[in-house]
Amino acid sequence: YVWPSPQLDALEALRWDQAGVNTSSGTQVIAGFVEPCGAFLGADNTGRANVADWIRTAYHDMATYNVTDGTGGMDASIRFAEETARPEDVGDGFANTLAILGDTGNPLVSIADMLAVGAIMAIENCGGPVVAFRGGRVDAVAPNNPGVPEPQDPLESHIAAFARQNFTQTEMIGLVACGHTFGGVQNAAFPQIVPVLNDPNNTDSVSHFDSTFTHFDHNIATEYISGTTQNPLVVGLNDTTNSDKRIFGSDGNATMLSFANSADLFASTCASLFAKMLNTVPAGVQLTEVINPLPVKPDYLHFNLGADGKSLQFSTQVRLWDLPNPNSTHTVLMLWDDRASNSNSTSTPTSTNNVTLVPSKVVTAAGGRFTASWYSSPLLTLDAFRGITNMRFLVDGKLEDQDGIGFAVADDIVWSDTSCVTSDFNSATYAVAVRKSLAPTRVYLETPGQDNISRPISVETDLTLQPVVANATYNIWSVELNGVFDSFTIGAEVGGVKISRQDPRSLSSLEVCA
Ligand code: HEM
Repeated sequence: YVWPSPQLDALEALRWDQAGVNTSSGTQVIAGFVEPCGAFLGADNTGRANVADWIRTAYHDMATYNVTDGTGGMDASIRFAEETARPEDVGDGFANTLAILGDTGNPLVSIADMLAVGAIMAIENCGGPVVAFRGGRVDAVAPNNPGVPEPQDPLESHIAAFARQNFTQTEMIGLVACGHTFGGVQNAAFPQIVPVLNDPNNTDSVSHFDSTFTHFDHNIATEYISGTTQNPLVVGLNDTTNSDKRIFGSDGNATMLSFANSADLFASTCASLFAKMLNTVPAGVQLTEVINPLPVKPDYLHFNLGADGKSLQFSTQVRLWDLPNPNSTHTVLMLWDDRASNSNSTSTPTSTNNVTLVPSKVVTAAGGRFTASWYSSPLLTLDAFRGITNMRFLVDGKLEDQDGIGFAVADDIVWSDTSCVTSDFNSATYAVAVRKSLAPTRVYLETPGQDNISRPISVETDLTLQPVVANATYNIWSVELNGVFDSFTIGAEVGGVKISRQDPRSLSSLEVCA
């Protein structure tokens, strides 16, 4: 996709900006919760792992899908108490998952998208394959019909349940094996399957599906085929609840044998099946394209209009994906156009304004498979009238301009230096500068919130237009807030359309008022 695009930028950051980065869109950085892979809500030796809860939660959210009428699927309906009270959704893993993934931090990102990215982070950071991610899931407004398979159900019922979810019998075997490479069965949820283990290294008494329950690997299949498995749904004392045994054996073990014989086949099959599971959404929901990392992504654009209204301070960072030799310093030049440069993106780069960016950090994603090298600009002082309209980058001499389009920069709604906080840090004036050419009907501060069914929304606080000198480039809108410690981004309504700018400010980031 072409940058900027508010929703895709936020989803891309959520998906790809991991360890060592705070996403600029405010979306949570999830990877830290599955690092190390045995992490579980800050407690040790429980026998449990966030990775297992997150993957099971995604499956249970999806498993209500009905291919015939298009209801159910990945829509975060698992957050409704009515669903988690059902016997098919026993256990505290769903509540644990939602405590971390239920707050998206950005109204453009649904809880269902967070559940999908959570499952992907768990898989990718803990030995599994890269799973293609599409965004755009829509959060359900009410619980879905029941439909998650249970261990005591007969094989025919499992085949029928997966068919309703749009998975064939072979896909059922695969998806159950792919899921059950993580985690296990807990005593508290299934006392009839797992006894109290009295093990100080497994205080929640979890009987694991394979010997590596915090990691993705094909041990679920090798141990099953070799007959050494301890999987409680295969070798459980009560055969009625041995659902993995019936499912794995339902094609004469052909699928499980192929997985045992090839770790690669298992990984590639799971990559497809997990993606299919996560992309199973209610009819009418249109998912985005697969969100791959942008090779060059500007981020953290930061603006301040000077108190005199004449100078515009600007800085930016740029993320360069998977550079060769990421740890050596690369030459990164930012070129930009303004309202006075008689240039467009096809003009020779040297004819425009330019500045050298400095390396700030190199981080990794997807369990160390990729690197992201961040470079930042100094704080530039621009002429407010000329502003900045478009950026391009020269990376080791190679022009990066999104195939000639450049990276469009909006300097029309920015923070004003007349924003300030009182010396007792109790009251702040938030002032926003809007180019006179824009003429919005409303300008407001945005802060993340939730509606009454916990969907992410943006809470808006209106600003008032202030008088400015006649020849000013920007109008100023402002509001004074007492005792409010939230972090705000800026929004405006122009011709009935809402636009938002990242670049958050909070009381603690403002200058003390003169
Ligand atoms: C017939 C289908 C299935 C049955 C009967 C079944 C049954 C179970 C049971 C009884 C548990 C124990 C839960 C607990 O003690 O909290 C469990 C755990 C788990 N299931 Fe399944 N499952 C099925 C399919 C799947 C699928 C398709 C996936 C994912 C792709 C999956 C992923 C998981 C994971 C990751 C856990 C571990 C949770 C933890 O350790 O906290 N399951 N499953």
